[in-house]
This record gives sequence, C-alpha cells and structure tokens, in this order.
Amino acid sequence: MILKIDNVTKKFGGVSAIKETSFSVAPKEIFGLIGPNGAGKTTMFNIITGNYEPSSGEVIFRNESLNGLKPHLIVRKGIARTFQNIRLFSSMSVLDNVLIGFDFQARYGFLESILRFPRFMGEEKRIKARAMEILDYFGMGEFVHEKAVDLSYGQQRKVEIARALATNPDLLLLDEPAAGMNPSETEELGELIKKARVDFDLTVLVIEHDMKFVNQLCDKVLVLDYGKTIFEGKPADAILNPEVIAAYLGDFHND
Ligand SMILES: Nc1ncnc2c1ncn2[C@@H]1O[C@H](COP(=O)(O)OP(=O)(O)OP(=O)(O)O)[C@@H](O)[C@H]1O
Repeated sequence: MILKIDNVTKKFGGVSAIKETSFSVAPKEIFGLIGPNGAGKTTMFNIITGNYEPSSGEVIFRNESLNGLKPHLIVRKGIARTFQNIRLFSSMSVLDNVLIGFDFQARYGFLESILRFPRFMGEEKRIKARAMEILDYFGMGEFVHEKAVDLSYGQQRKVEIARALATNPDLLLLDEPAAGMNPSETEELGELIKKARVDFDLTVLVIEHDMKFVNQLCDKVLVLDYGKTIFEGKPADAILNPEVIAAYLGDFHND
C-alpha cells in the first residue's frame, strides 16, 4: 500500500469532521473519496497534506508516518494536490504558475543560487522545458503565455493539475477536478487522468461528486457520510448500496 489512513479522527471544537476512518490506497490505483456535502472529504485531504493535524490516528505514506510534518515537507515526500476552489495566480502566466510547482527555493536558496549561478541557469532551463512538456501533455501548450485569469474554467483546472505534477509526485490528490466542466470536458479529463496515471507513474486520490465521472475514472471508492465510512468497494456497487443511496437521498448530482 502506498497510503494508509489508520483510524483517523479530526475534531473541530465539539464536531468530528472525520470519525475513526481507515482505508488504504494501492500503488497506481485511482481511488475516489465520495460522499454528500460536509461528509469530511476535504478535511481528509487537508490531513493527508499536513494542512491539518489529525486529532488521533495516523497517516502512513510508503510505510512512513506523516504525522507532524509541515505541508511543504509532505510535498517533498511525493504528495501533491489541487484545490476545490482553483488557486492559480490569476495575473501570472500559465507557464509561471506551473514553474511555481517546481519549488525553486527547495533546491536552491538565494545565496546558493548566486554561488552556483551556471548550474542554476542549467537547472532553470531544464525546469522550463519540463514545465512546457507537462503543459503540452495537458493540451495547454499554446496557452503558456496567457494569463491564468484569461483561461476557461476547465483550462484552469488542467493548469492546476500540471502545477501539481511539476512537483513530481507519486500520489496526486484531486479535489473535484471536474467541477464546472461540461460533460464532454469531464469525460476528456477522466481519460487524461487515466493516461497520466501511466505516463507519470501516479497513484490518484480524487474527491468528486459526479458519479458518472467517478464510475469512468475510479478503481475503488470510499463513501463518507458525516465523517464515517459507509461503503468501500467498486464505484458500480456504491451506487446500488442502500446506505449510500440514503446518504445522498437518491440524488447523485446534488451539487
Ligand atoms: N477549519 C474548520 N473549522 C471548523 N469546522 C470545519 C473546518 N473544516 C471543515 N469543518 C467542518 O467539517 C465538516 C466536514 O467538512 P469538509 O469540508 O471536509 O466536507 P466535504 O465532504 O469536503 O464537503 P464538500 O463536498 O461540501 O466540500 C463540515 O461540517 C465542516 O463544517
């Protein structure tokens, strides 16, 4: 298993957003985290990425506990994410937004970058080429010099994924990647994520509300409701499960 969530609880004041939840994600799996609004999905992402500390329980990534690690260190361990609300720098170019993902500072501090100027320049060139390559992969090659704000919603989501991939992750967390996309864009994105899993050697954990998309994309799903697991298994079986149906009140497109 590449990721193991071991009996994790997260409390905010008196409210438990996550209650004693456990699950494991296998290498190269596309694993869906689903459930109605407020079920605790984004909280789970925030725990995995170190934005929140679990109240109890443990997150284990490649046999190593992530508890207590700051988010930037977790990125360096090989976990990257996108956000439910797109977080691009709107007035910066598409290319610069992706370059941020490469985390220059992590490799070269300011002084180091002056002392090793030639090497730094070589590295910068290499990083730029890789950023262009990733953007091309997502069909964004012709937009690299556009400002992020001038792109469509669907294009911005692809740039966010490209930026996450720039950190060279083993595990990619996608928070509602298809939100705001039309059905054909959604289907295209699903195929692209499946292809990227192979080409970028990725394990993917995805939060999504669109069950058609989940069905197309995910090998396995975990359904949360009020912070508790109510189903784990194949997406096609989830939509037939009475407890899952009750949690959604029979409406899988309630968002
Ligand atoms: N920082 C916080 N402080 C207090 N309560 C929070 C915080 N973050 C989340 N919660 C609460 O935890 C619960 C789970 O929220 P969370 O955002 O994880 O749900 P979700 O499944 O991602 O929902 P959605 O589909 O609407 O994004 C909610 O009741 C929410 O109000």
